[in-house]
Amino acid sequence: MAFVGGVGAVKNGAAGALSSKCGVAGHARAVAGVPRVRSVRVAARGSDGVVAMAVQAPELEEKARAELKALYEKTPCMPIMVRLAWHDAGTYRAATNTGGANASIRYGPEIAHGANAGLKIAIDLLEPIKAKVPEMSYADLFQLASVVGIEFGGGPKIPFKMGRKDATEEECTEDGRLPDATQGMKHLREVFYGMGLDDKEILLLSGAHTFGRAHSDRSGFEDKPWTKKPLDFDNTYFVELLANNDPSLLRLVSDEALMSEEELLGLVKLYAEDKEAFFKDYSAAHVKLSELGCSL
Ligand code: HEM
Repeated sequence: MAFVGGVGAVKNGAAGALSSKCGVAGHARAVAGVPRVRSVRVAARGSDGVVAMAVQAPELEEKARAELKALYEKTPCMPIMVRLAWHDAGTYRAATNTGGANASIRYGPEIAHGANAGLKIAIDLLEPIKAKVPEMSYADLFQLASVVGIEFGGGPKIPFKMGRKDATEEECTEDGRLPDATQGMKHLREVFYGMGLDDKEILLLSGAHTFGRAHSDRSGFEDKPWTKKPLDFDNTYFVELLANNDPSLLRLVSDEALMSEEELLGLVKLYAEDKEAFFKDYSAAHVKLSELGCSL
């Protein structure tokens, strides 16, 4: 099989039977006509034994955001966080409503999938932050780490909602739901359509390869980035894809596939020319990806 290390092929019809639909963490109630207010209760017992404190979700989010920024200032690990969040969410299959952004990736059976090679590093980097915001689900933290990472790298400010529910270990998905980098549009469509995403979203989300690089000891691909500034989140992925003149940069078969059809090529050109258009459309696609399988 042409599969090189990390990213396996899709097994048709092998969707797991277990449901992992996300719900709202903490206390949230929707009353007709009244906006939904989310809060997460924290039992904070002082030395005098008094228990009385409620941490509102926005405060929790702010605290986690500050911790994530502090991490990125010390360790520029933003790209691997984006990959972690995507590999957690990208197991979603609409037909069975299984998988999705539920942090099942942190369990042994799922993190061991070939496609997830190296992502334990990202989870371990997030554990000290999780310990500081224990009321936040892992699923929210993984997705927040991604949006904060993109913003930290100069990318768009992506809207973020909290309330993802963590899966149990039994809800881990089977191997083979994530895309194979050695295949073209037919395969990418099978995988992304299964998540409920379309051609434009495949292309936009692939634009996240403006960030980071491949690691030969993880995916087996050459140790190369897609752009000259892999810690900057911008539209240069599309610029380099079109230019195709720098052998020090990476091009996977799945990246080249985005130029294999006229309509797709038109979008590559559009986003190469217009960073703001890319940021706007990327944000919407990213929100959709980050909420797969969740009712927020
Ligand atoms: C279209 C199908 C996709 C394929 C076949 C694919 C494949 C890959 C591969 C092989 C790597 C290298 C991993 C390594 O060696 O460390 C990688 C890295 C990465 N991918 Fe994708 N990917 C796809 C879509 C996406 C999407 C949808 C996102 C996010 C929205 C994404 C974000 C990233 C990031 C940020 C990295 C860099 C990670 C790092 O620097 O550690 N990818 N991808």
